[in-house]
Amino acid sequence: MGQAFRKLFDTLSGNSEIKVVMVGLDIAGKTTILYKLQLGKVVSTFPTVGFNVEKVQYKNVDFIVWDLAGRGLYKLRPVWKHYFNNTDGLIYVVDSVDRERIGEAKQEFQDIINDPFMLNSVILVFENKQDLRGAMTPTEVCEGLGLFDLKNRKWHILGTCALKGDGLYEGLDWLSSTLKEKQASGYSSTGTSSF
Ligand SMILES: Nc1nc2c(ncn2[C@@H]2O[C@H](COP(=O)(O)OP(=O)(O)OP(=O)(O)O)[C@@H](O)[C@H]2O)c(=O)[nH]1
Ligand SMILES: [Mg+2]
Repeated sequence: MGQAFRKLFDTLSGNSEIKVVMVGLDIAGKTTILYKLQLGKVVSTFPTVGFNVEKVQYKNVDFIVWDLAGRGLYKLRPVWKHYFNNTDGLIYVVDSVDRERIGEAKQEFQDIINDPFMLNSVILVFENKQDLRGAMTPTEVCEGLGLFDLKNRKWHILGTCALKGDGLYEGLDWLSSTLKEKQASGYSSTGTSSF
């Protein structure tokens, strides 16, 4: 079904589908987040090889969530477009206690959001593992990733704990409302945070 026809069909039926790509360094908690959202429970994970993709149904919206392996993502760069094409929303997951690799996380984040296939996607940052001591502050993560410097991008940052589920559905709410607004009226480049 073509994109335009699909959107029309969605509007008429009251349902909609949102494509989300979830990335971040290895061990940030992406796969834990995916299955907490989909199954409502914490599953045992192994480092992802390649990707997982699942449909998460929430409030009349089907979120098709692509969870890409943190390790080896750069090796896939020549084929990023196969994952990133038609992405509505990016979820970038940061391990809040991994201060040492915030520079690496920034480099990857900037490369992904500037990929030609991602220029139209809205950006949701999950500052994950908020349950652990010594988590970075929101400001540290925003500065660490270069969020305050983004121009013409709609972004939002949320503190999350994948084990308890804190912040995850709030993130989906932000994605669906922001994408609705964007579809209706274009968008601004401002960012917001809530912790
Ligand atoms: N304390 C705590 N641990 C978490 C949280 N989220 C994930 N973890 C743990 O972090 C580890 C890595 O989680 P994964 O979901 O496999 O991480 P990933 O980002 O998918 O890693 P890759 O597949 O290698 O890219 C697991 O032991 C999880 O249980 C969280 O919010 N708090
Ligand atoms: Mg994984």
